[in-house]
Amino acid sequence: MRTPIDRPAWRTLLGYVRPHRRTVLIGGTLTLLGGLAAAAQPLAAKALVDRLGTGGAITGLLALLVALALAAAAIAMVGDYLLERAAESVVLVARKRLTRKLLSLRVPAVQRAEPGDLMSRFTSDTTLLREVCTSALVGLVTGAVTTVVMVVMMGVMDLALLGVTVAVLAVVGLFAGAGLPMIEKASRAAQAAVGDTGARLERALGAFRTVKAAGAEAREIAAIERGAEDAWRAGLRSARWESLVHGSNTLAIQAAFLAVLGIGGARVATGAISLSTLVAFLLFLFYLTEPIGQLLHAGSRLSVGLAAVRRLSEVEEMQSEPAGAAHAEAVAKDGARLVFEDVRFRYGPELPEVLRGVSVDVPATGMTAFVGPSGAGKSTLFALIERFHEPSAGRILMDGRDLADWDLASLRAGVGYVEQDAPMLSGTLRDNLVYGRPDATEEEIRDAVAHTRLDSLVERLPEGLDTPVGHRGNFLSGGERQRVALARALIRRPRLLLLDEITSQLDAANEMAIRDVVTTAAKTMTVLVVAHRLSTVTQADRIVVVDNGTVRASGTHDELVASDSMYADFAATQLLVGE
Ligand SMILES: Nc1ncnc2c1ncn2[C@@H]1O[C@H](COP(=O)(O)OP(=O)(O)OP(=O)(O)O)[C@@H](O)[C@H]1O
Repeated sequence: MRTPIDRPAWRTLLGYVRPHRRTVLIGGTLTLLGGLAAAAQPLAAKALVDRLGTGGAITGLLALLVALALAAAAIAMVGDYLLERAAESVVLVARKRLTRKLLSLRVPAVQRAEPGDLMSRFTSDTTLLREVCTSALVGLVTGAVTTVVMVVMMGVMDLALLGVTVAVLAVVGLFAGAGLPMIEKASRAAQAAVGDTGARLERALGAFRTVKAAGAEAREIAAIERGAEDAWRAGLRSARWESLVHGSNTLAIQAAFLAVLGIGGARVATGAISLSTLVAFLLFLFYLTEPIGQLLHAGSRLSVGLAAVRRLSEVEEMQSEPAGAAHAEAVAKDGARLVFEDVRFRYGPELPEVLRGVSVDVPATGMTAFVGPSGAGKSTLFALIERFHEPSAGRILMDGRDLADWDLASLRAGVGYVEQDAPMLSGTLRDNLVYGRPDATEEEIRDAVAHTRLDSLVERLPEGLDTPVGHRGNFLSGGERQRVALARALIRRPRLLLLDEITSQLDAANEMAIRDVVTTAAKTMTVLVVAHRLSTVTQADRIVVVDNGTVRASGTHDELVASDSMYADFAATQLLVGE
């Protein structure tokens, strides 16, 4: 069954095997030799029966038979190990590739995806590649070769009996032809359901307190269980087809056994063939179960694996950020100058414009604040500076150079971004502080901790800086998280500091302290601040009022209070006028 994605799926599949082709080749050859050695046993057995019939000595032949059996087992063992090893390596390659891909994805691509589903592709789908790339591919070749060799040998012995065998193969082929595409379909459905369940579980665990507070446990459990049951049902469908396909082999061979016994017995009676030929033929038939089983197993594993490869290919097709230099190029240390030139942006082709022609000139160093109603597009401006998204029209220039022309790593190396929700990573407080610059010195860490008034927190924590902060920093308070996020950005020593609502959860004393830190930072770097509380931005060198995706006005606090009604309203509501 070919679909348009077939070729890439196969190419991806072979791409995973390529680095281990030598091991697969050696392992496969040994398995094949093991199979052939096993296939030679009926011939030795025939010779043994013939020799018994003529009353000759059988010691040599017996020894040969034993040697063949031992050799077949030993070769198969080594071959098996090599294939297993290659299989593990294939999973490793797939996981490494996926990791690189996932971490290089563009922000919008990840925002559209469900993290839980992406994780299931990493954990579950890659595991399914284990057998596909190695034992299934090898099984396909060895099974086919062994089957052909055996069939030829059987044909040489007696064409009439071969007819029966070919009929058997035809029946098995029919079952396989019908069953394998169904196995693939069911397996895809099962994996998709596992992905959905993962996504649903991640959703519940990611907002665990909200789930509890909303009393939504039962609903979440039911939804996750429904997903798990979908996976189970699809798994059962796949299992039913697999057992049907595999069972057809045993069934057909058993039937053939009886038919060959009957027809062969008659032919022995008429003298058309010797008893030894019949014995050898029956043995061949008996041994044929294995390569055919191998073929069928390979077929079903390939079907399951291709389903997984397709899910991995879907990730491969997601949009990555442009690959840049491995390391950020050395950039200037002074504050960055930033110019927005008629910047327009929408989050999706079907979505309304969020920025509708923003032009702002931000000189190097100093503090520029963006204020405006919720949803006006302030955070979006920051996201564009980090190039998480690209403007749909217009340009943003840093130091006179279009951001699109900057190497991403170099661009971001100069930017310190404190996001609105101050995200933390699980790990210790120190891990979080040095996340943007792992080589920061103890002194730099101490300074940043002191400036952001985190020292009392560090003293309180049982293991100081080395205390774990929990998943997403949930052992810290909202205000502590904001200060850790600011300290993290400062330790990075950026040229451009983007602060998105970083004082929203701070008490008055902390807010004032942070305001001082930011004012000091603005002497050596360019600081852009988004704030709802005007108290944090009155000192700014310039304030830009953003409304509905456009710049409505700009100036100092006093200028704006006098000239812009919206800003004057903000100020009045926040009791700042005349302060
Ligand atoms: N990833 C996204 N996909 C689609 N729309 C988005 C996305 N992020 C933000 N928006 C929309 O873009 C608009 C601007 O959002 P933005 O976060 O820039 O506003 P803001 O001015 O920072 O608001 P606030 O002050 O509430 O933080 C909003 O209407 C928001 O709903």
